[in-house]
Amino acid sequence: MAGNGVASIGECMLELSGQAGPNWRMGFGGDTFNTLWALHALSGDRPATYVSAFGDDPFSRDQIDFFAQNGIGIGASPIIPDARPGLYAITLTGAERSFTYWRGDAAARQLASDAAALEKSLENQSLVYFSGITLAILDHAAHKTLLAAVAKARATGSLVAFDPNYRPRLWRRREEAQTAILDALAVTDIALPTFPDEQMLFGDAAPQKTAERLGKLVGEVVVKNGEEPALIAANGTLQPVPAVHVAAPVDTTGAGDSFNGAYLAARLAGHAPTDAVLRAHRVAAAVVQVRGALAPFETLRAAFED
Ligand SMILES: Nc1ncnc2c1ncn2[C@@H]1O[C@H](COP(=O)(O)OP(=O)(O)O)[C@@H](O)[C@H]1O
Ligand SMILES: O=C(O)C(=O)C[C@H](O)[C@H](O)COP(=O)(O)O
Repeated sequence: MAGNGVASIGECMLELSGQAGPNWRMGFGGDTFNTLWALHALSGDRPATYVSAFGDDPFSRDQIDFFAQNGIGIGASPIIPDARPGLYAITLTGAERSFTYWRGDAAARQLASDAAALEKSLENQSLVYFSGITLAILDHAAHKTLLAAVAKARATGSLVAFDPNYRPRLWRRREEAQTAILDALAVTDIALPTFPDEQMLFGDAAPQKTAERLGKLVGEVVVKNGEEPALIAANGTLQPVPAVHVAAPVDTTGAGDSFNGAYLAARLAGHAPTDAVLRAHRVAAAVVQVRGALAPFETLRAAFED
């Protein structure tokens, strides 16, 4: 029997943002964590679990404390001796942001090293979420372990949601990403892709093509496309839902992740897909108006409500 919880699987990194030099600010971020952050803010009565692998250094401990202070647990995620978290820094050139990563040996790469622990973390979850970045940081054997654990949770009644989130620099070959992502879609109930990623990975000419292609593989699909309408593909029909107009976006990092968290919170609360997309657009519009991927819970909640 699936329980009441929400679980997200992946890598949360240390994030350096702000000014270069002595004024760097350290925070935490990563696509699957950003999504769980919003999902937890918007469905707070459900236990929230971030499923990963952690080091035993002070930074990993800070990360786990930060999660706990915000009501997010780590389930049975392994703590790996001598491992440490990945790191990324955000550099601004004018308003243009770029990311530098140090993540090749991050603890999270071992999140599927203990299959039993992974399965345990996915017990009693009403929803299990992961992404193409989760796949990109794992080797082929770990993909199999991960997808088997997700399929097992699904077989006991968990809903599975997945964002392909294609990041070319995390993959050796595009074909490997295509195969891994198609394998993930085969165990997915709700797919939440972004059109430009799908265009890069599968050559889709337009968002409609992405929605049609994925609509044949997954029962419920929402294709995001920045400030353009999102497209819902469900029951053989396509429906566009316009985004909220934001006059001057400050920082679009985490917009898609927060959209996903809000959409899933709304669906779990029983809202229909169209209503869930309207809420998700409002939440994402609020997130593009704050710096960083993680907006305060109150900001997310105010945007989510009618
Ligand atoms: N410039 C913008 N104005 C208003 N909403 C935006 C803007 N950019 C993104 N969003 C919101 O964030 C969602 C996800 O954005 P998108 O850029 O497609 O994803 P990602 O952040 O994954 O690249 C959009 O569907 C929309 O709701
Ligand atoms: O590389 C990773 O693991 C990351 O998570 C980087 C970013 O935090 C997200 O990819 C942001 O996602 P968007 O919502 O598309 O802006």
